[in-house]
Amino acid sequence: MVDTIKPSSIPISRRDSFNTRDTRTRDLKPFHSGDIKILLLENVSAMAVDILKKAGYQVEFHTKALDKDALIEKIKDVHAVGLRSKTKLTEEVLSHANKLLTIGCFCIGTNQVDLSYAASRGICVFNSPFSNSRSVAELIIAEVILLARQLGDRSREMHNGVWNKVSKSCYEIRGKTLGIIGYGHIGTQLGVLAESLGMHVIWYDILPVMPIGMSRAAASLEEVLTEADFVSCHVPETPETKNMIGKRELALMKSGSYLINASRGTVVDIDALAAALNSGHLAGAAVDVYPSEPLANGPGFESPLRNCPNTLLTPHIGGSTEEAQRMIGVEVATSIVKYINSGASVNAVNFAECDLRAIPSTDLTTVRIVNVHQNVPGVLRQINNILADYNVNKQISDSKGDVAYFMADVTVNDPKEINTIYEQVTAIQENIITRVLF
Ligand SMILES: NC(=O)C1=CN([C@@H]2O[C@H](COP(=O)(O)OP(=O)(O)OC[C@H]3O[C@@H](n4cnc5c(N)ncnc54)[C@H](O)[C@@H]3O)[C@@H](O)[C@H]2O)C=CC1
Ligand SMILES: O=C(O)C(=O)COP(=O)(O)O
Repeated sequence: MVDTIKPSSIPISRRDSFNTRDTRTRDLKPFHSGDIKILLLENVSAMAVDILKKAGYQVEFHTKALDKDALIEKIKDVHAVGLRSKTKLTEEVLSHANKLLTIGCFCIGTNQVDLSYAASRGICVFNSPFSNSRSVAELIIAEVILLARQLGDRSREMHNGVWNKVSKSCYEIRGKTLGIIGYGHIGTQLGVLAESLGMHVIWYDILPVMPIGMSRAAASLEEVLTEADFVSCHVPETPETKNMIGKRELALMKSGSYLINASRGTVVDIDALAAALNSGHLAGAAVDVYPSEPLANGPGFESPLRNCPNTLLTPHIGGSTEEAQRMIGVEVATSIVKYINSGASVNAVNFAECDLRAIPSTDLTTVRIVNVHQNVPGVLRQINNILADYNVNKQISDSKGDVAYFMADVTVNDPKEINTIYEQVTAIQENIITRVLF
């Protein structure tokens, strides 16, 4: 049995005043908001900081990612962590999280977090599934044109004082074929934008997805690679996508074609790409993500791609626009507040999604039991045996993999009963985390 939430770590202090509380100030929390500590890393939006501070929480804000040791030290004492793509929340780091309830990935990708280990510890992870999709799609369109016109090289030459007016191997993008690998939120947006500029679009995805506009699904990755003038990768980081574009795949691409990767650095074999560029087989590439990325801004970036011909290198800025960061900040911070305050796991990536209607502020006798447990037979029977003597107004339960999530609104007659319920549910062998919210 793992129990990371003890009454001492989240004080259930309001229970003593249960009968005397003023209905106008009723709060769905068994803790003082001011006791909740949030660690925000990687310069997440000020909108997020605002929402979390307005919720009354203590917010510690950092502009950079932390290295493993610093992270281990900080994570011991916080109830929520907010991060972007660089902070690695591995099993080792998370094993030091004594109070952690939730993790907010203020981005799309969640590969930087060990999602199943987090779930096994009762830590609910949220992300923002599409708030920066448009920003990435616009960047890719810009890169398609920049590559076709060799603008990166021309600009660099001019900055170095070299006038080099050429039209050889510079093209319009109208009528060219864009091949999209991973036709999800970003891939579909990109396809629409590319067609509006007169491109043909083909794509490959492991899921059967509806083609948008005039785009066409390819039967295989190889079909995209051999037919497209521009290939752009938009898959998540998974074991299957690791090095999915390597020496063989690059050789299959048309001579004089271009590769773009703004997905994850592990998707493309960087050495093989550098070789394809330097040999002239590829006419150019744009790369936004790398197998290893610096934790903070500054000099010292190294890559085999540096100084390859017609190669645009950007520091993982696909989703870095004011619009995207604001939307992400609001979405993820709101999910964190809802989860901490009311148990709602809607939009969670590693938990079953559950919610219950709000308890009216005039209702002083209903409390909410929120429980994460191992998904094995017999646990719901044990919980409902404990609740059998109470009026259960509403309950919901769902599971994802090895972990199940349960919420119930229960009427109690005496504040002392809250403690009894908490202790009995916590004592169930398969309990991971139990909270009583009121
Ligand atoms: N450079 C940047 O700043 C950003 C990078 N990203 C990256 O882009 C990725 C894609 O983002 P979205 O389009 O929002 O994700 P999404 O989940 O909407 O789409 C991904 C698509 O890839 C497909 N897919 C998965 N494995 C595949 C495989 N082996 N072969 C072919 N298709 C496969 C999925 O079925 C899905 O349709 C994210 O996972 C993230 O890593 C996302 C936002 C910003
Ligand atoms: O949303 C994503 O997955 C991204 O890659 C963007 O990452 P970032 O928030 O810029 O670190």
